[in-house]
Amino acid sequence: MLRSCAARLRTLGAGRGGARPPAGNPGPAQRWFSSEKLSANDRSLPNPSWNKDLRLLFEQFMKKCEDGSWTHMPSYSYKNTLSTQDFTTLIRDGKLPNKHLSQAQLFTRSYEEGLGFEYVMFYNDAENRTICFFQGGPYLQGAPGFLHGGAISTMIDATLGTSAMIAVGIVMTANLNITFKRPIPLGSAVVINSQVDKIEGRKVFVSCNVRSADEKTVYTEATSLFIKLEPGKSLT
Ligand SMILES: CCCCCCCCCC(=O)SCCNC(=O)CCNC(=O)[C@H](O)C(C)(C)COP(=O)(O)OP(=O)(O)OC[C@H]1O[C@@H](n2cnc3c(N)ncnc32)[C@H](O)[C@@H]1OP(=O)(O)O
Repeated sequence: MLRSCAARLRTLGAGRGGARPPAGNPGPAQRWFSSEKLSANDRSLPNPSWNKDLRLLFEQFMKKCEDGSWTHMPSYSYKNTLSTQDFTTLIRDGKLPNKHLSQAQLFTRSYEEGLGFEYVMFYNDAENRTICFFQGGPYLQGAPGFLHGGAISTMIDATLGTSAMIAVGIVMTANLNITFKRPIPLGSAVVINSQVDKIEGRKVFVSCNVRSADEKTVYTEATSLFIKLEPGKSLT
């Protein structure tokens, strides 16, 4: 099942408003999500720290991958992987701190198993939706017993950014507006349901809500604007 979902990633096209890359010329989203040789290091697969809800949600959506409606997204810490090269090649910025890039890891994958961000994302091509199942570990505490708002914001940014990136290619967050409605208990599994609302030129408008695993409690809501990066334009 895992293999069939990974194979589908290679055929993943752009979403609403975006063009599918020509055959044999994978777009940035495909390259970020489909590196077969790294699959042994895939951090989006269940590990012993995952609670029952997170496992159940993962299994439910892996089943949905079987008919092609949903796609499982592998996820890596991507130290020295193609995605970093893609980004630096795209922006051609001589001022980037290259010595730090050699040690760089994706923030949300930089904690040891179970201590920080445990999550998995799935993408629905037809509906332009990305769903993230997230369990925040003990190092992400804010108020005692609850997740830090910055940790919630990070996962929202990552989920919305993934939605935007699948739609148009490499993007950066221009703004992120978050309403915290209820605190999220540390260690609980939550569902971040995001969608691309509108694409205007390089601007991608996305939104999401964060709910409990049983979907009964709405913890957080957010809207965001992502900007597709212009090839060759310096960021600094
Ligand atoms: C597999 C892993 C997936 C992981 C996903 C990770 C997601 C995480 C993403 C991030 O956290 S990125 C880090 C936080 N963001 C930044 O550091 C971005 C800092 N800002 C910038 O670098 C630039 O402002 C930016 C690249 C966003 C835009 O600069 P540009 O020079 O390319 O845009 P430009 O100024 O040409 O504006 C293009 C359009 O966007 C509009 N725009 C730009 N920034 C805006 C803004 N902040 N609010 C509203 N509109 C904005 C701008 O008005 C204009 O509209 P029009 O085309 O209609 O004229």
